Amino acid sequence: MLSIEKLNKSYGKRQVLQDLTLYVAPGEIYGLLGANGAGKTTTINIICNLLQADSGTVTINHQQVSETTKNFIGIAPQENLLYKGLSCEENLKFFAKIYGLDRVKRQQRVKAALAAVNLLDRAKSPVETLSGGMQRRLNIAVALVHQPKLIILDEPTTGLDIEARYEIWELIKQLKNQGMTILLTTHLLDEAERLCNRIGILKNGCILAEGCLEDLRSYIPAKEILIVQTDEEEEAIARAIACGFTPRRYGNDLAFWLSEHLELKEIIAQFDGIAIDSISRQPVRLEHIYMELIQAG
Ligand SMILES: Nc1ncnc2c1ncn2[C@@H]1O[C@H](COP(=O)(O)OP(=O)(O)OP(=O)(O)O)[C@@H](O)[C@H]1O
Repeated sequence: MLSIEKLNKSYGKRQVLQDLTLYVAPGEIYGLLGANGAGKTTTINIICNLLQADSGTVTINHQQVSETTKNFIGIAPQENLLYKGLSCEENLKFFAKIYGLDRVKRQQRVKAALAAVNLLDRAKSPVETLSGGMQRRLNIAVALVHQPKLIILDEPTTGLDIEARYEIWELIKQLKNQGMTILLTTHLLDEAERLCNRIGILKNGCILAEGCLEDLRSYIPAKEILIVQTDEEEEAIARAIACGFTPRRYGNDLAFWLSEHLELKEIIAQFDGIAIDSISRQPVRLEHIYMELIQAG
């Protein structure tokens, strides 16, 4: 559906995309992850034909990016694109008109887009009276109103409370189930883990690693992660290294990679004589893989 090959872009002397290559297959949710400044927005702007690349190709539905391919894409940007004084329906009608839909189509599509984001009952409500989560859903409806083939969701749940976040996650899953192709950017790794079929990790404008979660797990030679709380960290680390555990820090957490599954009593025995407050085990998660790649890459 979306194919990006060897994309390069510089702002002045600063190269922000370097031979960026990625493919998004029809019907999948592709998560584009990367730290602030990694080049996500620049990539999105090039896909949407708002910015010219220096070199490389972008095709959507087998067509080179152009004014025409804009109609294939629906974008829900980080900042909601809504007129606060207008109602939900009026906002959608406005955007439907920009996309050139005739009056009958506009009416049908506005209703369908409101239904898709579960806001039909708020059709006449001014945007300023909606909760943050509802506004974000309406922002996604704007992306859907012209029935695009690909939607781009740029940090769709940033700043929302957990309940509103669950609602957006549910909505994204429904869109995928209806066959929509989705490019999603997020800084929330659990969001990417829950929603994305494949994930690309971007650093300094190129993809460091790409694949489904299972593929990405191969970047860490650990079967599981141990989180250890102790006041005697140095001793714990020395003991862990001696028995083949690899130490890591995730924020304040002291962690160890276990390369094979061990019984809890075997793990506890390794720290015998050290005052341990707690030991917990976690599967290898996207957070661990991401940190490894970003720090090493
Ligand atoms: N118009 C511009 N002129 C000069 N530099 C720019 C311009 N737009 C972006 N940059 C720089 O390009 C780099 C990539 O920016 P971009 O906005 O694509 O990153 P991002 O991954 O979207 O970041 P974020 O997660 O913060 O949205 C950054 O260093 C940014 O400062």
